[in-house]
Amino acid sequence: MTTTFSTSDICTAPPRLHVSSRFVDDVEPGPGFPFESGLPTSVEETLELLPTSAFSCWVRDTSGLIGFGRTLRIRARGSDRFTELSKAWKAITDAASIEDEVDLLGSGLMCFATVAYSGESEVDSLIHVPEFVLGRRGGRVWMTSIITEGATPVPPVLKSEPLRRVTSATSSPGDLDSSSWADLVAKVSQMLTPVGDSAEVDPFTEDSTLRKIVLARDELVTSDDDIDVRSVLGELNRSYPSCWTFDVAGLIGSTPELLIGVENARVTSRVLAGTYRVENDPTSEMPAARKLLSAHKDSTEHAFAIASLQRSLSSVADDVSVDERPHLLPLANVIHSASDASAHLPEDSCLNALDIAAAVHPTAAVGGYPQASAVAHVDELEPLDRGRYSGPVGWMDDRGNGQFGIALRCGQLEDRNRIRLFAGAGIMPDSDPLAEVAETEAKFAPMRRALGLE
Ligand SMILES: C=C(O[C@@H]1C=C(C(=O)O)C=C[C@H]1O)C(=O)O
Repeated sequence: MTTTFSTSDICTAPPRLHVSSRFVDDVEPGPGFPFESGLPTSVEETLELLPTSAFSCWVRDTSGLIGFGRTLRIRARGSDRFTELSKAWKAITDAASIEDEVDLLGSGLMCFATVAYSGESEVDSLIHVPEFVLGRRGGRVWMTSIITEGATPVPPVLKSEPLRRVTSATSSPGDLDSSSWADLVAKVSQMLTPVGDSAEVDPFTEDSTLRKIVLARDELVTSDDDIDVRSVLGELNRSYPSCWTFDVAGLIGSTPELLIGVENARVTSRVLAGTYRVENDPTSEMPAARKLLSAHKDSTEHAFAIASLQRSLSSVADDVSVDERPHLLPLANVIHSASDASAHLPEDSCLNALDIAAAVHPTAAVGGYPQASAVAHVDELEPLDRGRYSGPVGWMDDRGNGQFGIALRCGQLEDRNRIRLFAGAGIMPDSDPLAEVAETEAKFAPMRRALGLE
């Protein structure tokens, strides 16, 4: 049974969770061995072991965390959604008893979380605590069980069921069709003030002149049969191994952008802004991408994204450093301009990964620049509720560690056979509306392909 709590329910009477993590890759098949037909050796084999719904996932290449069953769910809305969820999680972790023989990133008590982009959203932000977690990192495989005090643990025996590819999907426009969205892009680009060719972007300036706004659009995909989410995740993981493939509360996708990673007080982040659309093959198109992304529009857009992260990360962490020059990140559908950043949490910091995500969200990659003025305009100008698209999605543990991606290249399951896809683009004063439409089409492609549409 799934129980969804408000954050105040949790803070008033935190449930006592019993947590146990143990390796399962050195256990002989027999009583207590969780797999009916041997240890899974790939992400696809692991996905085949899952029930067709009610699971969560955060996987990159061959490492990651897959949760199934539900011990509890916590929801929050509004501008305090981050603080409330974080407080509730701290109450849970304080009350928990944990046995962790694994001691790897993601073992022990953990939760998945997905947070709405805007405080105005009518969509819940959620923490999801699974009953079981299968983890794989550094070639080791473990299982965690998380149960409420008094509940009887029922060790699972997982049976393999082949993934069912989606074959009958069709798509239709969401809140705005592509030509109305192009009109909106044209209107927004007129509202923006360009920076000069040689102007430096100062992260700490108080200048509130509006420079960049990110606009999103949606698309509805419906299938005759239920969507086998496991198959969608398998396709995404295979085609985008360098991205973080996720499913949290039906928000499914594969993001190239790590908002924040925290591991033992070290903070990392990957900032993307500037997009080249791949026509055929990313490798042979790298020179063309380099040329486009080093031109004024995209390089300024990238500078805004870095400045916004530097400013917000400096408010919670020390020694913030960012790559001196962006590098190209080639993916099957697009090539991005990317910069990696790192920082350290001060020794007396009691902030967890969700708190750090809250401090940096929304970056200029999904809101605009400067942050405050851009965000107010996004809420006002976009006809759609972004829900959890472009918000932080990921996981965290009881020690403050965790990883939150920006929920991009994704869709929200609205029913067993219906999913709403989202894609956005950074609008600059010199944006060409049709080129921005084409960019969003390229950003829809990973989900469309995984749903059998392209
Ligand atoms: C908003 C999205 O992507 C963001 C916008 C980018 C851009 O405008 O160049 C690039 C990567 C992301 O930071 C999206 O994928 O929906």
